[in-house]
Amino acid sequence: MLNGAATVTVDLARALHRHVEITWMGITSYGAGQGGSGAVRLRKDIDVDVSGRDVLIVDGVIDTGLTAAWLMTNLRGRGPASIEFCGLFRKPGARGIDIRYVGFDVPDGVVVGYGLDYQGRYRNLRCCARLAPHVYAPPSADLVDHSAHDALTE
Ligand SMILES: O=P(O)(O)OC[C@H]1O[C@H](OP(=O)(O)OP(=O)(O)O)[C@H](O)[C@@H]1O
Ligand code: HPA
Repeated sequence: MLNGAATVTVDLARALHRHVEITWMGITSYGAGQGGSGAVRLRKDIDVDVSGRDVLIVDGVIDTGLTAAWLMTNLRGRGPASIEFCGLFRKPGARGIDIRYVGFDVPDGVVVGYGLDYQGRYRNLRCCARLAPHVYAPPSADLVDHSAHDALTE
């Protein structure tokens, strides 16, 4: 999976002591959990025929589970010998979905680094981190304590 899974896919492949073939799929999900439409768009298809093959789909984070469910249905329809899903991180909204391999269950929020981005940034961090909530959910103007800010600017 592109792009968030690139780093974990390569590291996982290097840790497997068997022949593997890597191919990439580009998906954009408009997860219903983030106020989106719940639609998935295929941006780039794989260039391998997976019929009769053992397929492991790797993704960096499973958030609403929309992408994982769509991919499993789509690729299962191509007649693989077996198909499983591996997610480095899984958020609470996707716990009900049957995923074979989950690295870490994480709370809601935004995880960045090790391939995962926030608005295109942080993918190149060597570690993973939780983004501070004020970066993606700025407090409403009503709740801002201006006294501290005023103190700093005086
Ligand atoms: O479980 P879901 O709600 O469907 O969300 C998970 C998907 O969202 C992210 O991809 P994104 O669309 O941000 O693209 P990216 O891989 O290029 O970062 C992530 O890498 C998953 O593929
Ligand atoms: N980090 C990066 N991309 C994502 C996330 C996340 O926590 N959730 C859905 N896409």
